[in-house]
Amino acid sequence: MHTLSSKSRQNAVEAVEDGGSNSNPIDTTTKKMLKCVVVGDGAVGKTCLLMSYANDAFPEEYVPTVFDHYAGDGPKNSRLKEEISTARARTAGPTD
Ligand SMILES: Nc1nc2c(ncn2[C@@H]2O[C@H](COP(=O)(O)OP(=O)(O)OP(=O)(O)O)[C@@H](O)[C@H]2O)c(=O)[nH]1
Repeated sequence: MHTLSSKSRQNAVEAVEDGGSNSNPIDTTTKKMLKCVVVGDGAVGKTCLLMSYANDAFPEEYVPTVFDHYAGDGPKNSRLKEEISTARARTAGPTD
């Protein structure tokens, strides 16, 4: 269940009280950590998917992964109201 911080609640209350003219009722200063584990067969593109997402870069060379950990702020054009920090972990595929 999503819960609001006290600052978010205060902003939401102020937005209601002033008739909704407050254009930013949700606290955008709070970062949340979202952890994702990507699972799939070897060489299907898991690393490339995460590298593209985290670094805006696409690795052409295939290097079988033992373990990787990527962190980033997510897509720049995210439509989420709150900033979300993401950390993604991968473990070895069947080739290891
Ligand atoms: N054409 C094309 N090639 C891709 C795509 N995604 C990945 N590849 C290529 O596929 C190969 C394997 O990609 P990886 O992302 O390393 O695969 P992986 O699933 O992480 O593989 P493991 O580390 O073995 O688990 C690389 O040579 C990539 O360049 C894609 O969307 N299109």
